[in-house]
Amino acid sequence: MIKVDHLTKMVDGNKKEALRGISVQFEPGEMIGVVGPSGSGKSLLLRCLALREKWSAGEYTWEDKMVIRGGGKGSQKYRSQCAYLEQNPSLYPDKTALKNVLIGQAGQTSALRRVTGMVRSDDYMGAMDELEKFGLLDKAHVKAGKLSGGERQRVAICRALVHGANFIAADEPVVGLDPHSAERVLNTLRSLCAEQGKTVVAALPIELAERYCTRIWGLEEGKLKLDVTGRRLTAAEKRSVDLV
Ligand SMILES: Nc1ncnc2c1ncn2[C@@H]1O[C@H](COP(=O)(O)OP(=O)(O)OP(=O)(O)O)[C@@H](O)[C@H]1O
Repeated sequence: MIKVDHLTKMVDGNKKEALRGISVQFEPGEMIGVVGPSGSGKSLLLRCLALREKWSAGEYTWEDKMVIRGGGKGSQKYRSQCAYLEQNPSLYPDKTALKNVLIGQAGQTSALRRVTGMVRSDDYMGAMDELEKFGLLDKAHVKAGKLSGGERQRVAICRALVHGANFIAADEPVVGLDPHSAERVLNTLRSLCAEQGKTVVAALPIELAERYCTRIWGLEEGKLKLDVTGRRLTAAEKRSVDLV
């Protein structure tokens, strides 16, 4: 079980409480959609859960391990198990999809490895296996700058998995994608949860959260106002997070 206890995040030089005492529990294997109006705190919540942002206060526990106690950012040991997927994944455009998967995300890989591209042969096999699973084998040697938005997003997911992520926070991962590519990315994320027991928390438009997620969280002004199983939300539920 993953437990979030009174997560608080202050911004603007500690003047504004952007996340206000969020407490919630979830299990590996869940795919959680986060909905809420612009500015409600979705990105900050995802970044805090993926240990990319310092918590101002709160406790974070994975199974019985205390990851954050009384605020902070958590250690690198835990951070490396979390991936944060952005709207536009930051891939190296001049390197191939395979190289991007292998060398990892900027800030998570050593400079030597990034510059030299040095990899072990078992890393290579692992990366090719992941690319194949996500229908990207024929793109392995194509430069990332030449891939479509959906392909880039799936390369970023492969990269996260190859580097050991069990928890994936995805910030509007299908924005700007055509419906077919969006469906492919969301099905990929869903199968990671259902088949491999990974945990995904994704900021999504309400109709996609209803369709793909096993659970939906609704945020309003930094508070968790809604926590229901994945299904069509009622008008009252949508109103509770200011989405009608
Ligand atoms: N680094 C920061 N400095 C100051 N204020 C911030 C910072 N990051 C976020 N905020 C504020 O915190 C609130 C929540 O921001 P956040 O980006 O999490 O919202 P969001 O729900 O993801 O919005 P959107 O749907 O528009 O992306 C907003 O009022 C935002 O202005």
